Amino acid sequence: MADYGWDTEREEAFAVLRSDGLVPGRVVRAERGLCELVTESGPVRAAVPLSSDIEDRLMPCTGDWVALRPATAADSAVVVEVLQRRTAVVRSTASRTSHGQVLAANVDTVAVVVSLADPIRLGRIERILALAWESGGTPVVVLTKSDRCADTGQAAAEVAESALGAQVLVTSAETGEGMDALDAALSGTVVLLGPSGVGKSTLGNRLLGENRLATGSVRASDGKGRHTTAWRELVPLPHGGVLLDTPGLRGVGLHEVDEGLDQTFAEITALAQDCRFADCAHTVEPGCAVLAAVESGELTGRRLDSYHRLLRENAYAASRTDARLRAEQERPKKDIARMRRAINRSGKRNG
Ligand SMILES: Nc1nc2c(ncn2[C@@H]2O[C@H](COP(=O)(O)OP(=O)(O)OP(=O)(O)O)[C@@H](O)[C@H]2O)c(=O)[nH]1
Ligand SMILES: [Zn+2]
Repeated sequence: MADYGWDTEREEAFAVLRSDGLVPGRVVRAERGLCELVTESGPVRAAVPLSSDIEDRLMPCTGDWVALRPATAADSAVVVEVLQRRTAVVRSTASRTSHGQVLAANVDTVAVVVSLADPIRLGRIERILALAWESGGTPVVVLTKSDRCADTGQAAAEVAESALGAQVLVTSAETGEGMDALDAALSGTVVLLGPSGVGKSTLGNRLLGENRLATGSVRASDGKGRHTTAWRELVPLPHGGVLLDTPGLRGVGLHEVDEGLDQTFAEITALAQDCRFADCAHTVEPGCAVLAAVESGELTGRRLDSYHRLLRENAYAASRTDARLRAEQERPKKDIARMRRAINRSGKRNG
């Protein structure tokens, strides 16, 4: 359990539940109504009672610690409670509801995986970094496939400017470059985020020292398409810690990442302190320190544009959440109004 991150703080918080006969477990895989867990007494499959009034984000997900009622002769094991998450990687879902979807819970290191074999898209890196910072874990940018890039130094420098405060590592699973540095940079529960095909599973296998995760090159031979990682899974690493393999993030939507954006664009946040207006939007305002920094070349226009774009995206996601909350709050009022109208109408008809 210590390998999986169970510590004295968690044990102390669990004391009451333990005295109720519950045991802790960590979710390795979660499906609807069912979880695979690791516990003190080995792997366990447990039922998760489904309830329509529980928000998705409160359902157990990979990486969660839960309180478990152990199996008896008559009943199978049941997840009773999801323990409070220390960190969580949350994205907005494309579904009708605007609840966030928890991709990974209790992560310590969030590796943002970027392929050097493709043209670098800084805006995309900044978007995933906002999500990574917001999670509460420590972001690390891992550049993969350095064997496929002519000037890795230049590429790494370009990325570093978009990844303030995060370590940027250059790696290749092909040549082994950067693998020791990677081992050192990743600690605790590690999650690899990045679009499909950037080399997450290949990296994971290098870290695990075995070919446990299905990679594109393996799957290419069986012709099952390029979206190779089918589910989220938690695997212990040989040097301590655990790895959480996630399906490729094709459309990663931002979900309430205000703080994550502040950290991703830390230099803009700092400059904004000197804007004349406290609510300066850094677009046309007089006395704007951010615009002045662009003017003087201290800040790139690209960086500010990216910041504005991600802010808008985040605000749009928030407005969807607000709209849903308003709709839920107003429903009783609307029902009452409808009832009154119905009563009035029937009153008129009868009168
Ligand atoms: N040249 C080179 N190819 C690599 C490297 N790492 C991974 N690849 C190849 O890139 C392809 C995709 O790698 P995967 O590890 O499957 O990528 P993934 O990010 O896990 O993809 P999903 O599971 O779809 O999310 C495979 O064909 C790998 O063999 C590398 O360092 N150098
Ligand atoms: Zn400003």
